[in-house]
Amino acid sequence: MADAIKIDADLAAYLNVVPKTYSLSVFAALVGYLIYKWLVATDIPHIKGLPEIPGAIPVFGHLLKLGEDHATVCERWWRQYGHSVYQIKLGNTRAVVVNSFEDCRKMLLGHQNAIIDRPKLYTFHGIISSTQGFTIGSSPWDDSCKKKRKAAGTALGRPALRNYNNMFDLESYCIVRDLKRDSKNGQLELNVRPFIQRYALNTTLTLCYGIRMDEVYDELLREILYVGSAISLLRSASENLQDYVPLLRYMPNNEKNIRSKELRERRDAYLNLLLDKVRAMIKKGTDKPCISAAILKDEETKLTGVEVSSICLSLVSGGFETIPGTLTSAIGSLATPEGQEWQDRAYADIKRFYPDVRDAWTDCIHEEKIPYINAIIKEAGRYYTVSAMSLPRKTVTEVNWNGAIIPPKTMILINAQAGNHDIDHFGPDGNKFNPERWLKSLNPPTEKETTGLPHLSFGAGSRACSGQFIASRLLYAALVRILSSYKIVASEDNPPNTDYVDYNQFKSALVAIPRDFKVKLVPRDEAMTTECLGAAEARTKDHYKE
Ligand code: HEM
Repeated sequence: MADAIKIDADLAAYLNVVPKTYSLSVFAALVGYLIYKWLVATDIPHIKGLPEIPGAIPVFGHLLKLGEDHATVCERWWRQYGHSVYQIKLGNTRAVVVNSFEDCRKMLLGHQNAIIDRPKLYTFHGIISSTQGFTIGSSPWDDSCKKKRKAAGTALGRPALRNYNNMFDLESYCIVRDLKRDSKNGQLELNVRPFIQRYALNTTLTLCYGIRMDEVYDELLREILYVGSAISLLRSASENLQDYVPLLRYMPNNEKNIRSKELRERRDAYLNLLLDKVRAMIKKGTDKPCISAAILKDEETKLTGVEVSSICLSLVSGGFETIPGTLTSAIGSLATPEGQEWQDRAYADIKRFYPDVRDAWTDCIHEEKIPYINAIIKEAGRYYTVSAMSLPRKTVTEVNWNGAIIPPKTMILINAQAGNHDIDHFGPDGNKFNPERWLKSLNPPTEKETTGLPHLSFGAGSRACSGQFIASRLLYAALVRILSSYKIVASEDNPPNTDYVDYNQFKSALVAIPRDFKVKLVPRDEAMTTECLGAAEARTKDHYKE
């Protein structure tokens, strides 16, 4: 009997405990599941019908697998998994990556209204841009962005270029003048990039502020270039995990935030200094026609002060790394042993159009008619895709991608580097630098008619690069003047790296920065170069003097 009572008591105790333990484990499992769901959640849920790259991990998604060089890893995933368009997770952000040339074209042009927006990122938009507004290339699509894009389009469009002939003349003259001086007319090898950086930066500073700097190593010029490049590093996904993993923002002594604030202050300091210089010039009556003087003098612009800062910031930052990256790397390829033949043909083509080189010097600032030079420019743009992942886009409405519905507010990443080297589009030598792919005949050089989009380096459609015409003109004028003065030969000790991925020393930056290399400049016709320089000096000596 006593035994029966004990058994009943045990059973009762057991029945009492089991539900408690059971409900605790169910509760723990539920909490665990919810935490897991939270750690793997993304702003946009999985897009049905669009392949997702395997191997995403909680919190980081694919970020760690992407490493530093997103364009190259995404290109490899395209070939490895056989899908040119797929979805990935950048921490808590779902993104659609587009790789092949045809798919990039279809996304950029076929869905241009749907992908007109740009995403906002915590570090760049929240911290760095909090004082001067967003650049156009990082502004979400709204009325203010529309106005800024229109104003930049007017300042940089084809018809406006003729207003800048003096500037093209002066700045491209300064490149050859200083290359000649610093190389001791070809006796010393040198790095051409600093000369081209000054070229690009002076151009946009002149447009925005009517200000230029004559010295290649001017302190303010170097400060603008340094800060701009450092900010470009902070815009890329691989450098800024905190943009996609919000928990990282709350780390004590957050170095990214400290660095971003420091750079923001340095940038504010030089932008204010530039505006103060314009104010002082207006007071003295020595200001030059430029975007900021127009607004400071309260001319009819329909733009606010913040919008003007944003336009100036966009123009200054739009050109100072893209042009040097493209032109320096093109010079690197032309300087190689294989490039000597391309240079000879380019020189012959300059002479075909301008038997007198003095005419080439005066005409190259207002027309681009030498086919071989145009071919080099197109190839440099394609092969050295300086903005490898372009600038990110965001959908404003649904995109129906072969039946898969990409919802509004989804990040779209155009892998311009992958598309620009797509062998299905550019042929089996798509991963080689070859200017002649753009020519239909070599004798004499005749350009192929490219209807539509030649390459992806300027983007395309609703948010395509506003500076592409001025960029081509700058590349053209500099190449005609340099190639007509010198034969460029790569240094044996410091040769250029001409691999389309490895030429870039900072793969995580938004815009490539080529590795340093040196070249030797062999004068072609010393007397003629001296004459062209003298004539250019006489024409330009009064331009943009304070
Ligand atoms: C070789 C030189 C250049 C390259 C490779 C380049 C490349 C690009 C790319 C890839 C975009 C994004 C396009 C898209 O989303 O479809 C862009 C946008 C932009 N670029 Fe350029 N760019 C160059 C030169 C310039 C110059 C010289 C300026 C100005 C002086 C400039 C101003 C802009 C602006 C304002 C935008 C933003 C357009 C928008 O978001 O609406 N670019 N550029």
